[in-house]
Amino acid sequence: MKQIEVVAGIIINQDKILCMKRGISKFTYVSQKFEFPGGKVEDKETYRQALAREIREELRIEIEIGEKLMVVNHTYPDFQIRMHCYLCSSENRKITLTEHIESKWLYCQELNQLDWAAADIPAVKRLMECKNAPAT
Ligand SMILES: Nc1nc2c([nH]c(=O)n2[C@@H]2O[C@H](COP(=O)(O)OP(=O)(O)OP(=O)(O)O)[C@@H](O)[C@H]2O)c(=O)[nH]1
Repeated sequence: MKQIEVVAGIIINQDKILCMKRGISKFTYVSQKFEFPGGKVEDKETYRQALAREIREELRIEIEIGEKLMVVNHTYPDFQIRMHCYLCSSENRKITLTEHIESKWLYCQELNQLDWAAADIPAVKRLMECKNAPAT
């Protein structure tokens, strides 16, 4: 089965995390699901270079890439992904949607309100363990 290396950015601005909704895809199990921005690593790129490039392409912003949160291995019906998830920060929330159909900034405790791609569930669960509760 095809194996792909993916990088994903968990972009945080003032305690809120950027969540992106994918458009319609030929693979129904990822079609219109929420995900973290990012994409496939290209030849001769480091994971961090790939992430900075994907974020520039998808959101038209520069981010600060921090520590790696986790690596998720997931098998979909047609391919396997190894997804390297990085905690990132952005100075503002002024993103431009170039590929996705929707974006949301949510507090970590709110992340389970969305319909996530299956590969993202372990990262979402880890993020939901955060301590800083939002001011409600
Ligand atoms: N970027 C991203 N992709 C994810 C996540 N979760 C997840 O299952 N994926 C899957 O990993 C794959 C990443 O491919 P992509 O389509 O985003 O990457 P890309 O922009 O380089 O693709 P392309 O240039 O082939 O269109 C997709 O099949 C996507 O559904 C996630 O949180 N972020």
